[in-house]
Amino acid sequence: MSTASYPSRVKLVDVGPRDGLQNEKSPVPAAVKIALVHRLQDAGLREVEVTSFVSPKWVPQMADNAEVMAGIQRKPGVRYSVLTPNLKGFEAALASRPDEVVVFGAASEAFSQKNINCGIAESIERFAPVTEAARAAGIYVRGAISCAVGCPYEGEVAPERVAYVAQLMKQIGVQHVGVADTIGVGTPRKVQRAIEAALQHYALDDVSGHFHDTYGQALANTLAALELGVWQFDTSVAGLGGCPYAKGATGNVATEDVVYMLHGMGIETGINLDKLIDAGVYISDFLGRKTQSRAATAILNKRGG
Ligand SMILES: CC(C)(COP(=O)([O-])OP(=O)([O-])OC[C@H]1O[C@@H](n2cnc3c(N)ncnc32)[C@H](O)[C@@H]1OP(=O)([O-])[O-])[C@@H](O)C(=O)NCCC(=O)NCCSC(=O)C[C@@](C)(O)CC(=O)[O-]
Repeated sequence: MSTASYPSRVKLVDVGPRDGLQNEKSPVPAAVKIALVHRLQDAGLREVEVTSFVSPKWVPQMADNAEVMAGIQRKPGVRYSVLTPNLKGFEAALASRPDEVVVFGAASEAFSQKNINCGIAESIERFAPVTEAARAAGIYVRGAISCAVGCPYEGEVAPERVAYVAQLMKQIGVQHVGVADTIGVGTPRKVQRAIEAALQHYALDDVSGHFHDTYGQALANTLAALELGVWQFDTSVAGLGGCPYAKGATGNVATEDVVYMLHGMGIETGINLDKLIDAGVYISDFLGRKTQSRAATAILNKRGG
């Protein structure tokens, strides 16, 4: 018999509009991104990661960041977050009034270099003024630790590397860290070790999980994180996504699959699964492909007949 006790409520951050769409080769119009955010908030999502203020040469799909942020009809109680890797990005984001900014580092030197064009130590030097300026402006600062279990360039990543980056982020005032399995190679025990490493420097309420589903492990990894008491997760509607600097990596765990699992376990999310599935259908239809969510597929098949 299981002895695990799980949180009674979980917060999901839908990263679909940002992480989900950043790697799309054909341009997705700002109006479609805005409509997706509206559908997600109408489905009950209380936080959406909307876009990133990064170089348009590196990630052309996010070049419409300000337009997308400006087009959103904000819903009270919903938080809108954006990625800001440096002060230039933060200053550009400020006019868009994000509730939260995300600085994104990595537990692997090689990935840090490929993703943000600097090593770990330099990345922290770039994040420090962002964190200071954001906090002075009353904006919450989240940190992402990519490649927390494995790296496309360095292979397996030791939990000590996660603890090291978490400590550096804590020292500069980053308020929350997300433990990210960027390429989805993690399995439950490894993911737990990575989270425990982050917990050496952050309280449980300030740590979240961000699991890609490349190897089909993301739902199991989510459950493993829940067992540790983690109650905040990044997920992506329809399982959209992939990282431009992690070849072959698929999207995050589908929000629909996580919601289906959590509701089945009696854990509240505040999300209406049917409306969420409709949001997934909307964006999947636009992209001309099927949803990656197994729960959505099953429910859509049932709806169909
Ligand atoms: C980080 C930089 C900007 C550094 O890029 P850099 O080349 O080191 O920056 P630089 O300061 O040398 O400047 C070079 C050029 O970039 C411009 N620039 C400089 N900064 C900005 C900015 N903020 N916004 C717009 N433009 C910028 C700057 O103005 C200059 O323009 P130029 O003079 O050549 O015309 C670059 O490497 C970059 O944009 N990388 C893309 C990173 C990215 O978006 N990766 C995907 C998101 S992370 C992710 O998906 C992982 C995550 C978070 O989901 C968790 C997980 O699963 O692991």
